[in-house]
Amino acid sequence: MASQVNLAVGSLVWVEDPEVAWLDGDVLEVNGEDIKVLCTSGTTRSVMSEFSWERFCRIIFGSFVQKGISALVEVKSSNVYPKDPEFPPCGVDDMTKLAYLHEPGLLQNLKSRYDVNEIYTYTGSILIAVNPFRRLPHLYDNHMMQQYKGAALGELSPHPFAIANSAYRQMINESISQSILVSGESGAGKTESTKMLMRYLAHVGGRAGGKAATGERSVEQQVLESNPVLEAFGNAKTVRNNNSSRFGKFVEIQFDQSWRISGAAIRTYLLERSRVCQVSDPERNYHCFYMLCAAPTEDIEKYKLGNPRTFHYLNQSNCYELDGVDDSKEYLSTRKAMDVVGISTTEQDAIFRVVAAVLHLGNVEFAKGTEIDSSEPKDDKARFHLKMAAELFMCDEKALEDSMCTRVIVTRDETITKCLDPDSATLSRDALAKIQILFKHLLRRYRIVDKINNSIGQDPDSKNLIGVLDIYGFESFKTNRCLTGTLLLSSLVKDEISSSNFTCICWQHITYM
Ligand SMILES: Nc1ncnc2c1ncn2[C@@H]1O[C@H](COP(=O)(O)OP(=O)(O)OP(=O)(O)O)[C@@H](O)[C@H]1O
Repeated sequence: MASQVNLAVGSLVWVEDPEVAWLDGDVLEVNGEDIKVLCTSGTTRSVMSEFSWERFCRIIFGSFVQKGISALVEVKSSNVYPKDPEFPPCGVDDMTKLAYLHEPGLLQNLKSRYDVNEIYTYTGSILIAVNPFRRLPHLYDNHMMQQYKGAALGELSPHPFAIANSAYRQMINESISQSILVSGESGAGKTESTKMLMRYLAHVGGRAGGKAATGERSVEQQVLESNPVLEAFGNAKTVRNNNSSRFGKFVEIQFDQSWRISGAAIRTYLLERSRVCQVSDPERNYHCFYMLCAAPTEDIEKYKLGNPRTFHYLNQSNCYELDGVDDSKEYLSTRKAMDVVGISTTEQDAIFRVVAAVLHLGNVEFAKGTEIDSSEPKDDKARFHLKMAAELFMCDEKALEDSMCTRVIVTRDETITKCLDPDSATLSRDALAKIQILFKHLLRRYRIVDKINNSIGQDPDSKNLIGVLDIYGFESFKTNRCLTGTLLLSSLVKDEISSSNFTCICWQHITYM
């Protein structure tokens, strides 16, 4: 809701617009709650108007009204936000310097800065990054890292290096581990920002024992090298990002007593399970499925795979290929990356067997069985895929069929086996596929993440660490807005209180659900 302001003729205000989010304009008339605003551009409709916008335009502007020309709109005063007449053309580097902290004000600031190639802006100790969608190498070179070394937060332009530097300094000064949270919508640039943070920490923390000097790979390099393995099983194409991480990642950089990097670990969580069985245009399922379908012939024969268009879990979407990506090459490089992190060929085969089995499982369709409310594989095709899935899972075919077509209920006195109808059997099949592909099985049973961590090297004696949490990107703007809003607010309030001399304020911890 807009803040309550005293509006007078001539006041500068922001009005919400369905197409361009916010339009600025001058108040022309104030009539109690109703006001008229002359907006400088856009196609804003009168919020209060009963008659159509087209008619309204004809009345006010004759036939000349079109996008880009001033428009008069009628709105309730509670629906407009004040605009700062003294807002600097290039914006401000910290949102807390703005005269008004509301959505149009924040967006105007970000846009003004983006227009002059400033993609980073502070809000107190929070850094807001706007994805530039183009490489800006000058922002991230060694010279830049050197500049931020030792500089206090806010002394230089907003930058991820400043955040990493602040975490590093705070860890040293207070001997307390630190965390950096990276959050945003899918495609916002979280993974890129995480890489910048790690690069800086590797720069200032240089690995203990001078490994970098002896030509060994830095922690940052090793963490990045493990990416292809995690991405194969946990990344997919979404509407906004061709290589979207569909799981959360916590990268832990461990430090020794001289504050040099002594190890690192990756923890993964919250894989998006539903994608395994449900995918819609123009998205794709997890990369590993398409890679395996494009594997060399001997692997394709081994796993009885073929064209991805023939598998139900993949053909719900018409998107099979990614621009500039060759899945057959990706398959080979994933295998190579698995070698590098110490996953043996036998383990790799077992992992890809599960991936192939899940594809076959998805093609097992069910029809009504002979008993009431029972089900069975629909036809020979369904039986073939069931047989293949069982072979690849290395389990008994009948047991696999029963696990989908029946439900076992265990009571105190007896065990009851209940038949499931075709719809329920299909749901069981999908649940099984999700569990199999879920990291529980692939990443835990085959300990992919453990292997990666062993290969990077962990320091069990490390007392201090800096954790970088890359929170999973949601497509729901509302959800992210809520989460980000809560974080911004709590951080600002905390900053304010800690920088003041309030001694009488009692904090009560609230757990956010
Ligand atoms: N700082 C940056 N400089 C240049 N390009 C960037 C930057 N940040 C993001 N990009 C571009 O945007 C793309 C998407 O960014 P990224 O993969 O980091 O998003 P994400 O927030 O991790 O998305 P998801 O949650 O879907 O995994 C990158 O592949 C890159 O092309």
